[in-house]
Amino acid sequence: MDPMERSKKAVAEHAANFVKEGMVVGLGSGSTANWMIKRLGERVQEGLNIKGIPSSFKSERLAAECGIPLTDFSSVDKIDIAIDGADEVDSDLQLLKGGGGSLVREKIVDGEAEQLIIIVDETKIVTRLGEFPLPIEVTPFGWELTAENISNLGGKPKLRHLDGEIFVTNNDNYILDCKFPGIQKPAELHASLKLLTGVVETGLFINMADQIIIAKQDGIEILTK
Ligand SMILES: O=C(CO)[C@H](O)[C@H](O)COP(=O)(O)O
Repeated sequence: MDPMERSKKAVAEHAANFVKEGMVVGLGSGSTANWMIKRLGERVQEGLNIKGIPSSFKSERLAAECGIPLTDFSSVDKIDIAIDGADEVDSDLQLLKGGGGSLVREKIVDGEAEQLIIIVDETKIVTRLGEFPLPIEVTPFGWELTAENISNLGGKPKLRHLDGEIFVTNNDNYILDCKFPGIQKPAELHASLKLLTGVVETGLFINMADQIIIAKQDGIEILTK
């Protein structure tokens, strides 16, 4: 296993220890969250009783393969803990997410959790968000107009493609990956973007994370709100 994967696995397994008997667990998405789902699957096989709410079709499939019992918002009204990855984290614990295209479901699940733990490797820690193009989920209808409106706010939107086709989210929407020249005020940018009619959600997760678990070369560092 390469060192990066080993780091992701280490933080994911550390975070999985925060899950306790009887909890409803928000299952994040992405390669780091996948390690956490696998570890929880092992703990379930060892007798841990939990229920998971996945934040993407991929996480749902993996969790089912790992034997984690799943539930949804028609059966539960609170999530005890959510564990998720991120594309960037700043020193105020603000997050940029959506590299995998699951930002809407992630925001719903992560936002409902009493405790949100983010697991990343140290390359994701930044002084200012925005080096990674900000994913924004938009309605397919009129996406060109929405892109123009995002440009007027200073972004450079690019319609996401995968394997030569337009990328379609789990909610049948499109993603615009938007390069902003350094996001100075994430909360304000998020609020401005949300006022655009075609914007479904942005990848800025403001004041949501309670704890960041960072994989470093020499061990694990934890940032707490
Ligand atoms: O926001 C996400 C998906 O929408 C992921 O959490 C984010 O892209 C991090 O993924 P990885 O752990 O593979 O780097």
